[in-house]
Amino acid sequence: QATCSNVTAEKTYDYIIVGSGAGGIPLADRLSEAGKTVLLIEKGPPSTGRWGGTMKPDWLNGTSLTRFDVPGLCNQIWADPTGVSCTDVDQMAGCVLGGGTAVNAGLWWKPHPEDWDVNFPTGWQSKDLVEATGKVFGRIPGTIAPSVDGVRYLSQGFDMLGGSLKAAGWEYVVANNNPEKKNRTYGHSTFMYSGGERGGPLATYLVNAASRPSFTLWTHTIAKRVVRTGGLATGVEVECNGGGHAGVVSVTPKTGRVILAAGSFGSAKLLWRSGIGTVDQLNIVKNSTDGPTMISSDQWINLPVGYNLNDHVGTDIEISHPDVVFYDYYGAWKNPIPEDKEKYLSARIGPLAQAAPNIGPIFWETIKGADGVNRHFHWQSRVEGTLNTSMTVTQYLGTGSTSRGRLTITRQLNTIVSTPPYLRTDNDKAAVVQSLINLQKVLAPVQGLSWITPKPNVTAEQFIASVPAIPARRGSNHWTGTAKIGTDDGRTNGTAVVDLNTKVYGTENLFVVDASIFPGMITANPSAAIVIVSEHAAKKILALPA
Ligand SMILES: Cc1cc2nc3c(=O)[nH]c(=O)nc-3n(C[C@H](O)[C@H](O)[C@H](O)COP(=O)(O)OP(=O)(O)OC[C@H]3O[C@@H](n4cnc5c(N)ncnc54)[C@H](O)[C@@H]3O)c2cc1C
Repeated sequence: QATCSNVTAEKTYDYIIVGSGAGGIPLADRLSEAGKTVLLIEKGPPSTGRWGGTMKPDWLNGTSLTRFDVPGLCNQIWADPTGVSCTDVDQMAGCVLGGGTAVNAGLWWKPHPEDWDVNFPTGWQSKDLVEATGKVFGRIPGTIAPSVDGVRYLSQGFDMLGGSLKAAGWEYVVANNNPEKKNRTYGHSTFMYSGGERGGPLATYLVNAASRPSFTLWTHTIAKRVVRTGGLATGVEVECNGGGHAGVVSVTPKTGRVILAAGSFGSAKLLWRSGIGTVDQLNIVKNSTDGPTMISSDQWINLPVGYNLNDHVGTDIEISHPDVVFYDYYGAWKNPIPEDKEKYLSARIGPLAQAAPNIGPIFWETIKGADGVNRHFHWQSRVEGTLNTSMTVTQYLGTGSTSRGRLTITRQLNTIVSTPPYLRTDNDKAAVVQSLINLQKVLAPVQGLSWITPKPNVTAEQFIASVPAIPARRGSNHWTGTAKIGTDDGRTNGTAVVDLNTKVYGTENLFVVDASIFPGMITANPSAAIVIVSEHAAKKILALPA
């Protein structure tokens, strides 16, 4: 799709959605299902084979599969992100059709009730989200055995670590059958994979949307800004990105709506470029190449966009044990083991049907802080590290964390994490230390196990203090929070950017529906929760009077 088409003025849409990630795709389906005309705008190229994606290693030539389809190739994004990752962000994010749901490792979790009840406002509590959760997991149930023969390959790491947790009294759970059991429990990871391929929103919601004539998808098209008169959005200015569309595309006069679902970085950036945010950030945009077309300052809407930035606080530890067997998923890009390649291509079975780099077990603990707050820990193991017998286990601090950071924009119109959101409160730090001490106790009796990081002579306190609280060392790629949902209107000293219907304060028909609206971090990897939020938001938006 190398040609760039000019937008035709006559064609308008009831809904223009910007961004085809976890937030955008479900909306496209639900709004078109309701009989609305919907345009979904994605800046990147197609990803999975179903949508015409072409990026693949040689061994997939002649198949319909791309690098995005094969679970065992998901970590290639770290080896070669060219043409896949966003270039206007100082963190890793997927800028292809599907956004994060095209590039991620597919971990797929039914949220703990406290994820909603602790973090979200009225109308967004766990009881309110039962229906949306049912719809999401009805459509994308997830699996703990992604290889279609039901066999879990290379389970030595799981067996060693899971066995150690079991011996210490932790309970095995099938996590999505018991989402509330997140204290001293462990289990296999759940993945959104289906039929040995990526699956998820791209293989379900988007397929449904695309079957309707009322739905239009533009890839290779960058939304530059929302065109608005006061609080009324009339359309979106778009630019070609190696193909795609250019010009101003309009919403249906009087009733049309614009929904930003460009992710925690992309939606914040679009708000700023549309004159919505704090004055310091809007002045940066004003002084950039956007200056001449930016909405005049008397129409700026002052909202705390970019504040409340959040991510799981990640802390990596590394252990080794003689039973653990490394599988070279990175090597499988160029030279997959012939037998495994054959098994995958012919029947979608074997190690390549599993997420690289052999993820699991996942285990959970809840720790109450001196401030009375329950902090949820999600530990995610993978078989890789400095030795062939290593496992790296990342401790994520989620629900209950009280630290927040800030996203800002540069004159080159790149978004940057200017205040990292990690370990900014003493109670967060204390809980992270305690959770590590608890794991050290669990693993102390395990025969043959050695600690690589932290070294045995380093205390948990010393270790946690020694790891810088910066994205390069603590980052989890689970960015949320830059356009918080809430009742406290940010125009009048509140913290919220969108109201309980996800509508941007001070506007009549502009919405944000993606990870940006999350007020606080949740327990586990967030994509399923974002899809649930999108389902719930679709219902609320459709219920609004025209
Ligand atoms: C490497 C990696 C691994 C991850 N692993 C997991 C995992 O295993 N499980 C899990 O649950 N979560 C995982 N995550 C996180 C998860 O994928 C994200 O939290 C989620 O996708 C965010 O959803 P979103 O809708 O907010 O944004 P995104 O999914 O990022 O979607 C935003 C979309 O908007 C597009 N866009 C942005 N700006 C514009 C613009 N101006 N014009 C047009 N389009 C635009 C982007 O290209 C993108 O497609 C991972 C993330 C990464 C980066």
